[in-house]
Amino acid sequence: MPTAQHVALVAHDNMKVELLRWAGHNRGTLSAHHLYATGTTGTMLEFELGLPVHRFMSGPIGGDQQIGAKIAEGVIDLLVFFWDPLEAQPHDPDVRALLRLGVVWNVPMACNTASADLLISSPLFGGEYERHRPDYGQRSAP
Ligand SMILES: O=C(CO)COP(=O)(O)O
Repeated sequence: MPTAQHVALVAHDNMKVELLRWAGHNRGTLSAHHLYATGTTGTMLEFELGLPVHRFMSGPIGGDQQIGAKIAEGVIDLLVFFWDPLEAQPHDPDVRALLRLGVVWNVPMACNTASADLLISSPLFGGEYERHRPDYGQRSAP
């Protein structure tokens, strides 16, 4: 039985249908995990999946930053972030900051359905895999 993971789900408006479809397909797997999302994405996911979702603020007013903070605290195990490659976002600095923190903390990230499919179906997801937390040495001194 895989250990329950903390999964953050985020999608820009033009990508929400794609995320909802993906999440619906993977509802059985997702139901075994703790779900987090930015405001609007989370509301739609709760409705679509009928599963509890810990909702943060809407992305443009701070939700991306709140998820980034959870990544920095070591809470998030997987980030599924369907960002919009065809439309600029008013909060682009926040989007970049979230993606950046995902890399900084070596969090598995999926930004499209193919990657999300592979990550969520991996036997390593919630299994024996011990995710390496980067040690930035002096650069990570508080
Ligand atoms: O803007 C977002 C991610 O950058 C998502 O925010 P919402 O889920 O509130 O639409």
